[in-house]
Parts: sequence; structure tokens; C-alpha cells
Amino acid sequence: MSVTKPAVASLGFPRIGARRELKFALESFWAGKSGAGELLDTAEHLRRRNWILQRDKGIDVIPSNDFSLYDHVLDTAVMVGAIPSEYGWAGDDVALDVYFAMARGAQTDGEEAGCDHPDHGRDVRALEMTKWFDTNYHYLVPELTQQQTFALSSTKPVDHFLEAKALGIETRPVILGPVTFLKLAKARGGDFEPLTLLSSLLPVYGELLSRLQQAGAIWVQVDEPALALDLTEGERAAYVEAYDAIATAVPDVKLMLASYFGSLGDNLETALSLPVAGLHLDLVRAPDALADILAKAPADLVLSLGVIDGRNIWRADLAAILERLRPVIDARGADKVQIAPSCSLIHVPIDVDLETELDAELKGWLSFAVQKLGELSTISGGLAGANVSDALSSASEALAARAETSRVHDRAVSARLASLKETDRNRRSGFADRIALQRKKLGLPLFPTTTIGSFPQTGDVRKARAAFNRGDLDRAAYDGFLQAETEKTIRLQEEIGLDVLVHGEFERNDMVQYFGEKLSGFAFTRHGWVQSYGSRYVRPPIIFGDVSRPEPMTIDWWRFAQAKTQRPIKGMLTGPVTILNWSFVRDDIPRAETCRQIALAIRDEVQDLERAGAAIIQIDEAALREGLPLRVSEWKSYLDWAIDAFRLSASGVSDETQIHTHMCYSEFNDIIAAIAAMDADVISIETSRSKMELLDAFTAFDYPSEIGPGVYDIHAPRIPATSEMTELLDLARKRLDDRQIWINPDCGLKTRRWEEVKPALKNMVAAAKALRG
Ligand SMILES: CN1c2c(nc(N)[nH]c2=O)NC[C@@H]1CNc1ccc(C(=O)N[C@@H](CCC(=O)N[C@@H](CCC(=O)N[C@@H](CCC(=O)O)C(=O)O)C(=O)O)C(=O)O)cc1
Ligand SMILES: N[C@@H](CCS)C(=O)O
Ligand SMILES: [Zn+2]
Repeated sequence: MSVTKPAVASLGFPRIGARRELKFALESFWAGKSGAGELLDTAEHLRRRNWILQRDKGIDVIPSNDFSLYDHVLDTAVMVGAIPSEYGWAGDDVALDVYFAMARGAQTDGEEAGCDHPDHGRDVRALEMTKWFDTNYHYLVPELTQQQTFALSSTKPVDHFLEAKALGIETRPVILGPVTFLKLAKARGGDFEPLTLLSSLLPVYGELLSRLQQAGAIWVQVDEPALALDLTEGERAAYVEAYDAIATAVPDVKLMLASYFGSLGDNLETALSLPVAGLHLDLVRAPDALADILAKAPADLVLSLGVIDGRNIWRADLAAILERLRPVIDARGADKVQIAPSCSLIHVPIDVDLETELDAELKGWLSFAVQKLGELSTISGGLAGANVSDALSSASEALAARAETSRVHDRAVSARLASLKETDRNRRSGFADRIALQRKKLGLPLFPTTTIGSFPQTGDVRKARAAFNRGDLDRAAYDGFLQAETEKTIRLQEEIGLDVLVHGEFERNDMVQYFGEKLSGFAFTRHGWVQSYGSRYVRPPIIFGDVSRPEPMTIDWWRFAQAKTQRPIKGMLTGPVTILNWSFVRDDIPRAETCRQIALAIRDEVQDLERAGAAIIQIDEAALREGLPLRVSEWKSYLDWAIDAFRLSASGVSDETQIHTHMCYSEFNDIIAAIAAMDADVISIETSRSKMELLDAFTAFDYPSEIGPGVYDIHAPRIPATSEMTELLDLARKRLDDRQIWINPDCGLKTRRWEEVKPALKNMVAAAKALRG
């Protein structure tokens, strides 16, 4: 018997292009090599391709306005006219130079050498950038003043809706909801809650929705991922206020309220009380939520069921999903159900079929954005009684093969994990004893200067690696090139006068991918790019099996670098939690277990570095904070295993060896005890944009170890003056003991140009000298 098919909905499709077209168009525009017309043409082409692809894949509800030139939160800030005064916006159409100045800052002599970009003659910083919930995607933090006024300042959602309509494709525009927008924003110049601005923001949403309606939109998807967070009563009330106001302003627009990244939990009643026509649920992150929702949701509410994982890359168990959904369709009717990915697909790569070099078995286990659309169509067809048995058995066979293969399980790894002892997690002595020995050994001055690890990954470095990977450059020539870059960087650090040097990480494509490529249990894609921010993308490794380290990974480069200088070179590693959090992980064993496996591999590398003579070893845990679960009730369990993994990786060395860690997202107030429990000797953190306020957590906790609060914001192409850095350091000295302070940039310098890095580091060393003087 055939029944009506539940609609298949897509919540958002990757905007970067299968061949990274958006990145190349942006970078060419910023470099002044192409004009705005070419950039906008590429953008239009990408949107068209995505719409047509989704239509051809049988998607019934196709999103528009999911495209962004840089970031969808920035687009929302611009759309509501939340543009701080220094960006020189005249209140009319928001020009590209204003938009990109907010995204990347703009300084007098332009972004790129020889550029005749209109940014000339200005010096504005970029908006702050931070993590989009628990993902490796970064959004620009809107800045709002207490007197903030809002006005509809961009009609992008309407324009894109009409653009798709002109192609004959009816779309469901996606907008970021007002409560999440304000929750993600920060208060500027005052201590107030951005959410207090809600009532003045809502008319702009009303106007936008009414314009969308006039353009012909029937449904609008309003993303409110903040519904998956712990909310206060006031925040829940804000949802009620917001959606009541919107429903009053535009009663005929059907809203699909999209929650994702977690369970609605105690926000469910609020979500169900809102005057919306549909509710999207992330049933991958919150599989158990379905029963409760079915019991409580009004019969006429359309439920969008996020059953295909938008955050991971494994093929789904389609037969199991079908079985789970059949009773839902029976109970509610197909017209009241939509089948969807758990969240937007921007967090996964685009197309497995591009991966011609991946072995067939592994490829058969994977599903990227395009394949996920196919999985959704199969589920919907199956629910409507279509014969999808081939697709179901193919998925089941892939799953069975994955479960059974010997590629996944390594007895030596499980045996080693089983034999771990408590002492493997502890340094031999406490910090006070260790630091005394380390200070004696290293003999560093007060306020030692260092960098976080990477130096510019220039076009030349990337080209050489690409040539090597293609086979156009042989190993010896490639290594020779990298050695020359490394030596040049060591000389430069010596000239600048840095105290603790790094080798520059030129041999690394990415701080996670590089290690993954050297570890067993990992696989890699060639085209599996995922946007991290703006034009910066990553190719997250795929952890498919037990992890181990077949051989040393960094020792040769460390030895090469240390042989070139008398100053200490830091051994430079990525930590287990970061490797885990920035990879696609197995779903057949707990994350904690994979993390411990990686920790043991890193521990071996730490010990090898020490044996080779490294006196300082840095284990970057940039993603430790970001991996924190969205609900506070789940933090402890995560922190327990994450900190345990870090300690496992770091504790195998003698007291004299100094362990550094680095974190670029540094809001530690709520987890400072866990940060202290990592027991690192030195931690470098991002603090420059917060004007050292992030250090308050360390002060309040009486954090015992040494700290390098970043004094140079490396995310923007600005060169900070010495005075800016001494001012920041003065603020740091109010919060920390002088003996605790290291001086360093916020993060690695890989995304910067040499022209920026050299003067900025000179200024940084001058700031250190001024302090010592
Ligand atoms: C520190 N950060 C990182 C995060 N996540 C990571 N996985 N890694 C990080 O470093 N998250 C938080 C922050 C900020 N996020 C990022 C993310 C990405 C970058 C970045 O610089 N990305 C580069 C790509 C890096 C890379 O993989 N490079 C490869 C491939 C280079 C390439 O494109 N080659 C071309 C050929 C080159 C040529 O011929 O010119 C090709 O293959 O086609 C490599 O170097 O080999 C980016 O450009 O997007 C920074 C911070
Ligand atoms: N060592 C890395 C850390 C980035 S978070 C780098 O310097 O790029
Ligand atoms: Zn960093």
C-alpha cells in the first residue's frame, strides 16, 4: 500500500563549493586580483548549483539564504543593521568593504601587498570570532551597544529566495532566530544583556518576514540552536516574547523553528508553546527525545525529524531509521512529518564520489552531504511504501562490514589501555618543585617570549607540498625546501630576539591532519573540505579504527631545528582531545576510549622528544574548550576523560622537562579547575581581544602555573603596536604575578603574511624588553 510521502527537508547545504570555489574567489578578490563582480558571480553560481543539486536529489524542502560570503551570523548582524560605527557604514546598502572589514579588519596599507582595495586609509579591527556551539565552525560575534537601534539593512534572504524562484525552485528561506542572535552577541561598552534589546530587534524580523511573504515564501526556517542550551527563565520568556511578536506581525508565515546540536530537554515545553507551524529536532544528538515530543506535540505541529547525522560522515542504518519512523508516520500522518538531517550540512564534506583515492571498502562506509540527501530520500520513499530494499541492504551490508573488519580493532591497543596505571597520569612532582628545576635548566629571562608554533604557510609552502603530493617534487627536494624555510625562520626568531623558538610547522598541512596521517586508524580525504571560518577550511581526518603510533612523528624536524640554534626549540604536538574533536570520529566505541588511544600515541611522541633532548614540549589543546557539551550537566563526564587524556599524554616525562599547552578559545571561568587539573607547566591562551579579562578566571582561581596571555591578535591582518601590547601586559600584570607571565601571540601565525608577522613580533619583543627594563 502506498501512503503519502513525508517531505524531505534540507536545513542548509555547504556553501564553499565542491572545489573550494568560494575560497578562491574570496582570496582573489581580497588580493585585488579580481573584482566584486567576479566574486558575486561565483557566489551566484554556487547557490544555483546547490539548489539544482538538492532538487535533483529529490529534496522537497530546499533552503535559501543558507549561502554566505563569509559567515551567516555576520550576515544577520548586517541584515539588522548592527554595524559598529567604526566600520564607516552610511546606513545605506552594506557594501562589500564594510562587510569584509567587519569580518577581517582593515588597515591603512590594505590587506594584500600591492592591493588597491578600498580599505586603504583605514585601521579597524575585525569583530571577535568564536566557536559556533560545539563545532569547529567560527562565527563573528555581533557587537551591540545599550542604545543599539536596528533597521532592516540587507534584503539578502529575500534576494536569494527570488533568485531561486527565478530558476523555478521554491525554497524555504533560512534565517538565524532573534533569540539565538542576541544570545551569541556581546555587549559593547557596558554591562548589559544583549537580550534586553529583543523588543527593538523584533520589528526588523517582522519586516523581513513580511517581505519574504510578499516575495512568495510560504515557510521560513528560523534557526534557534540556543534552544539546545541551558536557558534561564528570562531566556525562555524571551522566546515567548519573540515568537508571539513575530506571529502577530506576520500571522500567515509558517515558521519551522529549528533546534539542533542537542536535546530541547527542559526547553521543550517552551518550544512547544510557541506559535510556530513546525519544529525541527536533532534526533541524532537526542535520540531519546522522540517519545516525549510525540506525546506532547500538538497534532497540527509539523515535526521535522533530524535523523541523518549532520555532524559525522558514516553511512546511516537506514533500515533502523525506517523502523523507528514508521509508527511516527502512522500516528501523525505523513503531511505532519518532514525527514531531515540533524542540522545544516555545512559541517560535513560535500561529496564522497570525489574521493577517488580512498580505498573502496572505506569509501563504502561513508556518507557526505550529497549522499546524506540520498539517504533522506530513501527513508522518505521507504516510509511511503516505495521499494527501497536495495538501498537498505546496501546500507546494512556496509554497516556490517564496518563492524566486522579486522581493520578496526587492534588488540595491542586495547591491551595497553587495559594496563594503564594511576601513576601514568601524574607527573612525578608537583608544579612548585618542577618549575624550580625547569627555571634552573632553561635560564630564561623574566617575561620570556615565544610564539605558538606555526609561521606563515605561504603560497610557496603550499605549492611545494602540492607538488610533492602530486609527485612533481621528490622527497629530497621537498625536504630541502622545508629545511630552508625552517632554518630561515629560526634565524629570524633569533634576530627578533625571541627566547623560546619554534621550528615553524612548515611540514604540516594542518595541526590535526598532519598527526592523523602519521597514526594508524585514520583515513583522509582529498576533497573533504569543511569551512572553519571565512575562507579557511579544514579536511578533518576520519578515525575509523583503533589508534596507535607506528613510528615517531615529529622528532626529525625537532632535531633539525634544534641543531641550528643554541636557544631552546619547543617540541610541538597536537593534543589528544584536539585531534579527537577536530576529526570525524568512530560511532562504534565511546569518544573517551578513542581519546585515550590517541593520548597514548602522543605520550610516546612526548617521551621520544624528551629523549631527543627537547627541554620544552608543547601539547596544543585548542579544541578542549569547544568540545565541552552544550549542557552543563554533561560537562563533568567530558572533562573527566578529556583532562585524563591530556595528563596521560603529558605525564611520561621528567620534572625538568617543561610541558606547555595552548588554547586559543579561552573562556575558562567555568572550567578553570579542569584547566588547572591538566597540570601543564605553562599555558598560552588567546586574550588580546578580551583585553585580558579572560585572565580573571586564573586570578580568581589562584592558578599556580605559568601563563602566556596572547598580546597579538593573529586572526586579523593588523600589526599591533608595541604600546598596545605593553598596555595589555600592564593589564595582565594586574592579574598575575610577574614570574608567571610569558609573552606570546594569541595563536599560531600560519594564516598571516611575513610582512605582518615580522613587525608584529619585533613589537612584541620590544614590549617584553620595556617590561624587563
Ligand atoms: C587553529 N585552528 C584550526 C582549527 N581546526 C583545524 N583543523 N586546524 C586549525 O589550525 N580550528 C580553529 C582554528 C582556526 N581554524 C583554521 C582552519 C583552517 C585554517 C587554514 O589555514 N586552512 C587552510 C588549509 C590548510 C591545509 O589543509 N592545507 C593543505 C592544503 C593546501 C591547499 O589548498 N593546497 C592546494 C594547492 C596549493 C597550491 O598549489 O597553491 C590544493 O590542494 O589544491 C596543505 O598545506 O597542504 C586553508 O587554506 O583553508 C586555519 C585556521
Ligand atoms: N601550534 C599550532 C596551534 C594552533 S591552535 C599553531 O601554532 O598553529
Ligand atoms: Zn591556537
